Amino acid sequence: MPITLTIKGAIAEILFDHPPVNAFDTKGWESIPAMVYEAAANEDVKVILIRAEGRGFCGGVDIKEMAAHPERIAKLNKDNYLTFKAIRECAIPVVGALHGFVIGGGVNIAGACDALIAAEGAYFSLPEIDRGAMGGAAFMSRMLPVQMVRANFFTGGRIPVEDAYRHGSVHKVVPLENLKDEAYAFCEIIASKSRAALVIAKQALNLIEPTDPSAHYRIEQGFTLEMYMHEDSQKARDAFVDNKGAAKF
Ligand SMILES: C/C=C/C(=O)SCCNC(=O)CCNC(=O)[C@H](O)C(C)(C)COP(=O)(O)OP(=O)(O)OC[C@H]1O[C@@H](n2cnc3c(N)ncnc32)[C@H](O)[C@@H]1OP(=O)(O)O
Repeated sequence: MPITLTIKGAIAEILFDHPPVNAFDTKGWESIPAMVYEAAANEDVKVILIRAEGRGFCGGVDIKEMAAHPERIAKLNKDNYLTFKAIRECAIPVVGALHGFVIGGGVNIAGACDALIAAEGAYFSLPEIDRGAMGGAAFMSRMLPVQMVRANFFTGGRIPVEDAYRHGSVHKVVPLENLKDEAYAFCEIIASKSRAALVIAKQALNLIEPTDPSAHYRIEQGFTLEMYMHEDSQKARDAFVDNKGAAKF
């Protein structure tokens, strides 16, 4: 199973294990919100850990599916929106353990989390500019300052987690081989608290945020649809599938 939920006492683990790069198709994205809600509804669970096996945390959406089925964009958009919203609005804290690449939808998952532990060498990237899409700035902006987000958005480059750590959004950067243990150790601290206190704290923390990144992301998705209507969008996806890299227009 590419995406699984396992309850381990007070910690629920959502694991991405979908080779080669944890890029999820529409069915994959559709499955995530229900897992978040199921974990949060379990009164024994106090914290959710999202982590991954393989080369990287998440390669974003399955571009090959969207190249073959661009008409699925509205459904994909909706399930992406519901995924990030479910994580951010989850009744209990959600921790992300990041390694390797954290791309596109992976950035949004990380940005929706309450706390992040990362492996050395991991990086964030929003390559939408080269993929005929938009979106991701709302949740990346929850982690990083505006010019850093825009530089990444316009270039499709990489932001090392070490830079994010310096900006305070990544709690700890650890050697890759220690990532799982460190993430669980961090979750154990949260799991030692009163569940009622965690639930009340999460509500308070969400309500005092100056903006709602889920609503802003939904606005971004209107621009994804606008981009999808442009001929450059399909050209970009076809170029990726043909292994020609980023399309140049
Ligand atoms: C709302 C959300 C929006 C988004 O998520 S937009 C962003 C979409 N994602 C991307 O643009 C990521 C594109 N992929 C990459 O940049 C790289 O790949 C990685 C950094 C993820 C991994 O690099 P490496 O380890 O060198 O692997 P490799 O040889 O590039 O790829 C291995 C196989 O995986 C396929 N693949 C990679 N990414 C995707 C994807 N996102 N959707 C579908 N397939 C993908 C490739 O084509 C290839 O396949 P084959 O072995 O058959 O040649």
